[in-house]
Amino acid sequence: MEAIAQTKTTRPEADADTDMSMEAQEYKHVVDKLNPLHGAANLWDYLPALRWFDVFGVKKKMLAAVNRRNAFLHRLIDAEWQRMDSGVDGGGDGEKKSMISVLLSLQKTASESTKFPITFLFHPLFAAGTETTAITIEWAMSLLLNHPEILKKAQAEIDASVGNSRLVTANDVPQLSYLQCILSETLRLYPAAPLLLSHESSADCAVSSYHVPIGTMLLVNVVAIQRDPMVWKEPNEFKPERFENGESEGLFMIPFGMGRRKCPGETLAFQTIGMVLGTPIQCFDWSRVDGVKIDMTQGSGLTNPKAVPLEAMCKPCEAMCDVLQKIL
Ligand code: HEM
Repeated sequence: MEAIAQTKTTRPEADADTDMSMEAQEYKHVVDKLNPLHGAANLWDYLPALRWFDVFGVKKKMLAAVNRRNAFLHRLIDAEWQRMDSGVDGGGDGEKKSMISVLLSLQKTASESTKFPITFLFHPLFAAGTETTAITIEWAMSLLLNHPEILKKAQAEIDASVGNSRLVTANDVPQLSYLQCILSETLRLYPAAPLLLSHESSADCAVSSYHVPIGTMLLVNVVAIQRDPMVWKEPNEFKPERFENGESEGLFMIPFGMGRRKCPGETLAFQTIGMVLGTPIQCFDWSRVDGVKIDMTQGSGLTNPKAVPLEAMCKPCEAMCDVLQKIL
């Protein structure tokens, strides 16, 4: 959220229980309401007439969540306008602007004919960029806790490359090749969009030997593709090494989709996840609660959530205590 909008600086108080900013809590509430509705099978798909009667009140619930989301986004946009008007919108020496701040500056300087309504861009950025990233981090950490030897290897790589006198930064991530293999393997096993987004055929076409008429909803089963035993050796096993030295190059993986509508946030996602995952690996020794294996059951929803949220134990690594003390 910070990369998209400077949420923390708009209202700094956090809830002591959750350690989440007010904005993060508000957006999480919206996502928790909307995602199950987006991902659920709906009776309308089979009996379109039911659409008119809003059976089970699905439309009503969606509308309420969307209105709350839009109000939230407008508040962030207003806050960003105010920051810009008062001259504190970032972008000074070494200071980074948030995405929304860049978009608003563009909107300010664009000619009338090229002006766009900012919320139309802002909403997809938030929707596509936050939950997918958070869920991938949760799956990656769960996999690592169930494979302590891989976690140790990742920690050793960070120790060797970054050291113990500072935290991992986004600039370190491209050098952490084993960490990148862990991310690729996580996205192979647990892609955050297991059916991509639904697409609709804009013309009659043929896929393999199947005729697909215009207006057909198309879903791509990414999980089946990425666990295809004809392509991947031991497809259900977590083996980051399969991505080392370009060994899996050419094998088909599409966690970010492909073609014209491919995710534009892939590079940002790798950098953010690498940094957010790398920091706790660097700073803490992790273990499972009572040694019990992490439950890897997949829940339902558009973005492949875990059925049982991750819980784990950690204690600060001795070598990182000085750094941690400075930031606490
Ligand atoms: C692990 C992280 C992420 C995953 C797995 C992911 C995956 C995807 C997928 C599968 C799509 C749909 C592709 C299709 O239609 O076939 C998509 C679309 C999109 N993603 Fe991501 N994404 C991630 C992170 C991000 C981030 C960090 C951003 C930017 C802040 C972002 C922005 C977008 C946008 C704007 C679209 C819509 C593109 C369009 O419709 O043309 N994503 N993403």
